[in-house]
Amino acid sequence: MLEGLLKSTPKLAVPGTDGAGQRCGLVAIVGKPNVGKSTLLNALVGQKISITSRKAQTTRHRITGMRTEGQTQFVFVDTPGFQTIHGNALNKSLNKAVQGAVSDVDLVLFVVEAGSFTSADEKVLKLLGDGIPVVLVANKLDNVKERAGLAPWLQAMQARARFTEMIPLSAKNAKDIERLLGICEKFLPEQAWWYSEDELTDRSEKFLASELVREKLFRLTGDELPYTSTVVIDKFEEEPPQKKGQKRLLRIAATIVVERDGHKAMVIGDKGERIKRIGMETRVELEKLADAKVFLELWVKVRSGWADDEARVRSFGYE
Ligand SMILES: Nc1nc2c(ncn2[C@@H]2O[C@H](COP(=O)(O)OP(=O)(O)OP(=O)(O)O)[C@@H](O)[C@H]2O)c(=O)[nH]1
Repeated sequence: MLEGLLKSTPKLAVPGTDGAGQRCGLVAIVGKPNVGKSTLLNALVGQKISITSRKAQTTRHRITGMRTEGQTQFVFVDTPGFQTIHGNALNKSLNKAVQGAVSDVDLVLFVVEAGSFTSADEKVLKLLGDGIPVVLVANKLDNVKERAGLAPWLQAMQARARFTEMIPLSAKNAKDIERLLGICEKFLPEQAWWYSEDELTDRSEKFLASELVREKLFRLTGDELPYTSTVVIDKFEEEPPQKKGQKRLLRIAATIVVERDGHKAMVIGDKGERIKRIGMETRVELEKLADAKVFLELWVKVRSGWADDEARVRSFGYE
């Protein structure tokens, strides 16, 4: 299931660069809910929007953001499954997929709240295999009143797992983020960048919107829906903020294209419940990622056999 959510576009070196002196690699950010992963990711990426173009898909990961700093390109990836670690849905096969996803990155940032380690943290830690460097990021340092108590806690953490480094910080502190980037850099292999420096474009928000709908679609329909179902963005308009302090508005209309009437009913759900939830979850996540207000209209259409029709596939942007 998870594999189907992810594209298998090979990584390509940026044309015209021989990559001399460059570093590039994948960094996964994992941790139980609410420890500050998104805050950390946004700070690390340093951009409001944290996804790139279609090319930015690897076989096992969804790229959530990247940062090119000096000679180094950090590619931050989402590890499917970690987000749902507290959900009941975390079954064995999902567990395996998660482990697979983490096993081929260059570095894992394991985020916890400084001074705390609960059974939920433990569960995430257990999913991390051996062989990949894991940096313990002890976040929300600003919340720790008794700094002296942190040393024994760090010692206890080191005894728990062999962390390559342990970094107490606050994701909200720009200097801490610089320091963390400097530490991550050492773990990325010397190789040519996969993406150009200016890869992030407006188009990527549109792409992100379709990927999010797609992700929610498959997550909420389970194994019932064939992968040939796809999402087409019919409208993507951006309006600037009306007043100071307000966010810009993204007006999006998207169509979920399925192959059969039965699939359409499946996507719509009982009294439209499922499609409502797909739309709601997409909107909430997109608002967070794009730092914008989002209006999202979702439609479902039956387009029988489209997967076999090359021209049509092209018109959906799957060239
Ligand atoms: N005080 C403090 N709060 C932080 C820090 N980093 C994140 N937070 C807050 O912690 C809360 C959770 O942050 P998120 O970034 O949404 O956490 P997450 O791990 O992505 O959460 P999930 O999406 O549930 O997995 C938010 O209210 C953040 O503002 C920090 O360094 N210091």
